[in-house]
Amino acid sequence: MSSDVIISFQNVSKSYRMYKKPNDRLKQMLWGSRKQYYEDFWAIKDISFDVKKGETYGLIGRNGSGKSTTLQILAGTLTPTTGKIEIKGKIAALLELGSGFNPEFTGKENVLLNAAIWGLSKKEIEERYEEIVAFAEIGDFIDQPVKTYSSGMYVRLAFAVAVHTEPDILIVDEALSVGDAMFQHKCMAKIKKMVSKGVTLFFVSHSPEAVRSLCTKAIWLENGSIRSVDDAVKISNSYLNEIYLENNRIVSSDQQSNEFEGSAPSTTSFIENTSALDIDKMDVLDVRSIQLLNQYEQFTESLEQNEPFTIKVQIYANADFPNLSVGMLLRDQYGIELTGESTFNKFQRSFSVKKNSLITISFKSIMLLRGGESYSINLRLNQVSKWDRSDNIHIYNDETAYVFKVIANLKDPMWFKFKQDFEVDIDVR
Ligand SMILES: Nc1ncnc2c1ncn2[C@@H]1O[C@H](COP(=O)(O)OP(=O)(O)OP(=O)(O)O)[C@@H](O)[C@H]1O
Repeated sequence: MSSDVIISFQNVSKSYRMYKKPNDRLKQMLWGSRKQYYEDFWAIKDISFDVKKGETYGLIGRNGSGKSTTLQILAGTLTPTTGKIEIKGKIAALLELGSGFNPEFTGKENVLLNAAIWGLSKKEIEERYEEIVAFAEIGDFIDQPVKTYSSGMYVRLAFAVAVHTEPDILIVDEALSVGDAMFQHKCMAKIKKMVSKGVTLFFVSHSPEAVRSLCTKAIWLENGSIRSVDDAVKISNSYLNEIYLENNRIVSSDQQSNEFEGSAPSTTSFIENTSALDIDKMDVLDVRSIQLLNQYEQFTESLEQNEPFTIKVQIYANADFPNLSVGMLLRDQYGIELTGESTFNKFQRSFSVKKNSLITISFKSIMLLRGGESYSINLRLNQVSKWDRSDNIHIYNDETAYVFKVIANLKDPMWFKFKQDFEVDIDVR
């Protein structure tokens, strides 16, 4: 394989023996040399693709299309029937629950054991243990046997270990959906950070939105074969389109083309990315709280669709601070940046604060996002004065400063991510 290819699948297939009757299995054992009592079922057939270092691939497809099989073969937990796989680098796989941890051991024992299996030295394990435990946030359960864990606690710890082993390739499947909303948001942010540092990602999901958010390329599996490999936005749009068409949710016949092109979610938001935070300035500004208020100005963790709300941020200045901008981004549970606002963006200028002042910023709007899902608020503080943001300095970034739910309104279901009010005219002549 060429030097920049890190994962190579060459004509990989996996078959299982399917017996029509239970005792055919026994017959096969006894008289199999004379007659075949099973049929081959191909879970995946002739799968070939190459992934280059640093690429992010999503695997998408219906139930039973072969996603888990492909992933397990990639992770080395399943051997293919035919074909060849080549992998360069260290893999960390977060696959289905139940794999990896010994249920009788405590969380701590499992962390130490797993980290050693992942190839970390004793010193590295000692250095990272606290970080892993802090990321997992399972409290005193770390000293309890893993068999006493809820599935959410289990996946928290498994994810924390996997991402702290510094893999070259990270394989993640839907196991993450077991975690609660707060943890999912945290995981998505962590995965994005790893990807930005050059980790190769292989991500499986039923959700095209999640794939689009995390991956640049995608493989669409259908009945065990590759239907197409392309840009993640294209594939997820085609896939979504097909599902919508099947579910008869698209009314207009002229929308029934096989592909409807969409534009990639913007990766450059008005609040520039936060690669370099200025640590010293973070001491000056103390973010005291971020709260979500409902239409009655009460604190809340859930909003109704179409409900007026306020995001209230309080910051204390320990010293004079010039040219401040406070911004927030709303992300969905897959990490897609949906919308946002900043004081600099709104007023086209920053503001300065005096020592010992308490700054309260309120972002007020109406909740137009789809119910039944959770969202997170990413809070960012910047120091900036020039209109073109050329002197912009990032001083604070909390990826998941607040997580909240929007309650679905069954009387007013939404097919789309957010509701836009349209004036509609009908003219019949
Ligand atoms: N151990 C097995 N024995 C027999 N058939 C299997 C086995 N494992 C998987 N299969 C079959 O192989 C096909 C592909 O399964 P796979 O789990 O890879 O699909 P998937 O795309 O991950 O599905 P899902 O989205 O439901 O998780 C399915 O038809 C499944 O029934």
